[in-house]
Amino acid sequence: MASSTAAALRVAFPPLSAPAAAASSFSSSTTLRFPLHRAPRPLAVAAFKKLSEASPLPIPPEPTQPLVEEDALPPKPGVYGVYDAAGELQFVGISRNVRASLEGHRRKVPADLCASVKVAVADEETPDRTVLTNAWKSWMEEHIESTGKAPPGNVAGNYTWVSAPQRPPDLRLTPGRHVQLAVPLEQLIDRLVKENKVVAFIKGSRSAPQCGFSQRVVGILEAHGVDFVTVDVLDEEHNHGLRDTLKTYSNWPTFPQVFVGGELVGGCDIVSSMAEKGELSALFQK
Ligand SMILES: N[C@@H](CCC(=O)N[C@@H](CS)C(=O)NCC(=O)O)C(=O)O
Ligand code: FES
Repeated sequence: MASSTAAALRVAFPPLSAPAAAASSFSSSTTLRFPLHRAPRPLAVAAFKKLSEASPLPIPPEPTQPLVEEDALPPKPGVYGVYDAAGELQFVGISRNVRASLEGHRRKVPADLCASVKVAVADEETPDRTVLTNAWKSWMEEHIESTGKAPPGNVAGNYTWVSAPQRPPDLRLTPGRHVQLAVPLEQLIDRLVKENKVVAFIKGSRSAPQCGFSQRVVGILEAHGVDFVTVDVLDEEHNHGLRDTLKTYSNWPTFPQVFVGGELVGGCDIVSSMAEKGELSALFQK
């Protein structure tokens, strides 16, 4: 920890679970940056105890054994950190009902990863999502500052504690090559990019891109939590001729191609550079 450079860790934002769906959804991931030579910037989390101030509560190993009483682990909104049997922090989560979320985790996660929990509940009955997210960031930063690493369950791509994202299927321009098109392909492209706010034309499918450039763009859009659809230009059965026609339509010779509000934004280089400059959020909020 002697370095004075800022360190960055890629972590996944935890789902803000509703009681019945504890740990069942997934949101975006973020990079937590923290200077190693000084304490993290204080966030607006005055209502929450710090991680180091909260006392660990034991979690009985059998899911059928009751959790500690509700006074200690209330069915309320808050932030929680789960420790394994060796006392290592494994996961920090936020929830509208921390008790229900804990019940969900102990049914899904091996008991030795779920040995004790620290909890801090909100003063308000229905805190804003930002209040809970800030509490989560504060606990994460406190832990990273003292150990130099994120809890393993919060590292992006680890689906022990949260479910993997459900990716929407790729859009298809036609039902198949056997169907005679009533309108030109350009018109189908035009309709598709105008009816869907953000469209990425990629090589391969969203869940399995066939090229590093397409994979990178999908990754960036997902990491920014963008609601977007994909179209596979290599799918000759459902998008026959798209690879050539789109180049003429957009006057852009390569893939991926990202459209926002019917306009071409660019390919991998442009999207990557906008992401690095922090320009993507404004673009997608338009
Ligand atoms: N610099 C480009 C990289 C993408 C690229 O070079 N794509 C090539 C190889 S995947 C391509 O689409 N070539 C035309 C084709 O395959 O039809 C960008 O920023 O998107
Ligand atoms: S398919 Fe080879 S670089 Fe994209």
